[in-house]
Amino acid sequence: MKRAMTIAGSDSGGGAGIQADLKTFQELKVFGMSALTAVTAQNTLGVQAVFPMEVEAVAEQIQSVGEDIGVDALKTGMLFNAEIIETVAEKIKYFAWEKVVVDPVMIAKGGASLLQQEAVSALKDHLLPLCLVVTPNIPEAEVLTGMTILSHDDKKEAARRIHALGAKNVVIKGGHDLNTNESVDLLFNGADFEFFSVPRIETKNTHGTGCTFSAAITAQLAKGLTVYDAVSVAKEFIHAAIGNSLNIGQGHGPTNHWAFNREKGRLATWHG
Ligand SMILES: Nc1ncnc2c1ncn2[C@@H]1O[C@H](COP(=O)(O)OP(=O)(O)O)[C@@H](O)[C@H]1O
Ligand SMILES: Cc1ncc(COP(=O)(O)OP(=O)(O)O)c(N)n1
Repeated sequence: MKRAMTIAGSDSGGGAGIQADLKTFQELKVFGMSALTAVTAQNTLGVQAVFPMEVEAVAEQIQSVGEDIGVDALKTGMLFNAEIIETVAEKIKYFAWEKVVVDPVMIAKGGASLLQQEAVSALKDHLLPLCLVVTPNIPEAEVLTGMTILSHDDKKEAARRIHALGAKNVVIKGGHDLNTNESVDLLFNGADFEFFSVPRIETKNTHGTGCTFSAAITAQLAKGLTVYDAVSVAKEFIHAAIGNSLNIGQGHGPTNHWAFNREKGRLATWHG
């Protein structure tokens, strides 16, 4: 049994954050663990309140998991402030964890800030150099690089710049690119560019897409897949989850974490 940890915020509505991550880990048949960075009061309409954890609480959760159970791969999501980012980076170094996926969560769909503005430099300086994969959406890639992204060439240039910050692999997600019928994600490993392109699904129920996608990459890395293969499976997983999204709540409903296995008729194997 492979073990995956999410270091992220709680979404009371269950569509994003650690809830989405743990559902994804379970569906992809890895043992899921969590270190909570913040509690959000949140639903499909938006984020009503944010309560960050004390840094000691974040550090202790990671320590407890690391020194007993162990971690085959981990992801970070909402980290909220510079102190939490620095604490997480220290723990990753302490345990010498290498399969680290950073989802640089900044702003929720409804516009709420999930990362303080002054924490962006901590993310760039302390966390990106430690990660195997970073998964910014287009607005996050623009913040990380200071450039505007309109075209595929812009995505490539942004990926180069983020790679230069120390991230070994960069996935720029295309969910926010509304000018095309395709949803195109770009993977850059420092040498080659790969585009993952699927038809865009027309739905308002896309709450938690980024969390689910990065959790799926993490689960596949925990099982020993290459970065390219992990991203390929994650793209299939999120496509099925959006294509069968759940029309619950009055706003942006969640994606459907069961859909990938149901569509594939997959048998439950530890490695599948
Ligand atoms: N409407 C859509 N149709 C198909 N794929 C989508 C759609 N929206 C997002 N995705 C995919 O979901 C994943 C998360 O992307 P994105 O929504 O950009 O992230 P975030 O939730 O961090 O803003 C990416 O693989 C992206 O291509
Ligand atoms: C607690 C928490 N973490 C992360 C997010 C952002 O999730 P994301 O997958 O980017 O989805 P949207 O917010 O864009 O729907 C969140 N909302 N809450």
